[in-house]
Amino acid sequence: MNEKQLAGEKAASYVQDGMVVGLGTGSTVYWTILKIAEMVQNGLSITGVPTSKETEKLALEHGIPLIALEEVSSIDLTIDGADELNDELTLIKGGGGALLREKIIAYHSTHMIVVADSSKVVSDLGTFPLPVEVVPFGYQKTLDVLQDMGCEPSIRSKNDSLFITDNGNYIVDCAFRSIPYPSTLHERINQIPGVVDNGLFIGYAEKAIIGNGSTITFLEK
Ligand SMILES: O=C(CO)[C@H](O)[C@H](O)COP(=O)(O)O
Repeated sequence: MNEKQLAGEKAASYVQDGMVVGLGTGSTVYWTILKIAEMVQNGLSITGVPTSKETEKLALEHGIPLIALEEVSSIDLTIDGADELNDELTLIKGGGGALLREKIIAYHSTHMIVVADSSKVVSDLGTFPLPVEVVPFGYQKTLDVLQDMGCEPSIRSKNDSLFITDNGNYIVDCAFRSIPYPSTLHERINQIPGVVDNGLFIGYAEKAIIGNGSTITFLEK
């Protein structure tokens, strides 16, 4: 079993009967979703809130009942992946382009668990370019301001076209190389008109389940 599968499947053991569960996006939480689907087939009663169209499709294909965020008072537990995380459980997310819905769902969740392989754990954030979701209008200007903040920005593309998020926006990947002050950077980026949100997740996750070789390690706040 690889590290992603180990971490992803372990996280499913935190899901309990009757919960509303935020279902993250990506190749690690994929394993969580498959495991939850198996548990549902064996009688577990949960409702999922998907963080992306991709996850919605996966969950429905595997028989997990879903509900819209608007229809729940809160989410008991969200399980999601990360592109980088440090020992304070500050995360960089958005490698899959789902950062906005992921953050909205994390915000409305009582608990959040992160699942990742060992390569995602870093002492200094920022080697992974920070994804920033921007509205299409005037995006080149928004990109210029991001560059002035000290990063090398590049507009994300897919199959020779600009990548479009589930919300109809673009993603600018900002190579900062190092992010020593995540809270300050988070605030500064989100103040730029045209920016919808960025992939820094600060203060959401309380536990990380990391696949490490053939074992699992935990990071907790
Ligand atoms: O933030 C994300 C999607 O927007 C993913 O959770 C993140 O990219 C990690 O993905 P993976 O588990 O495939 O490495």
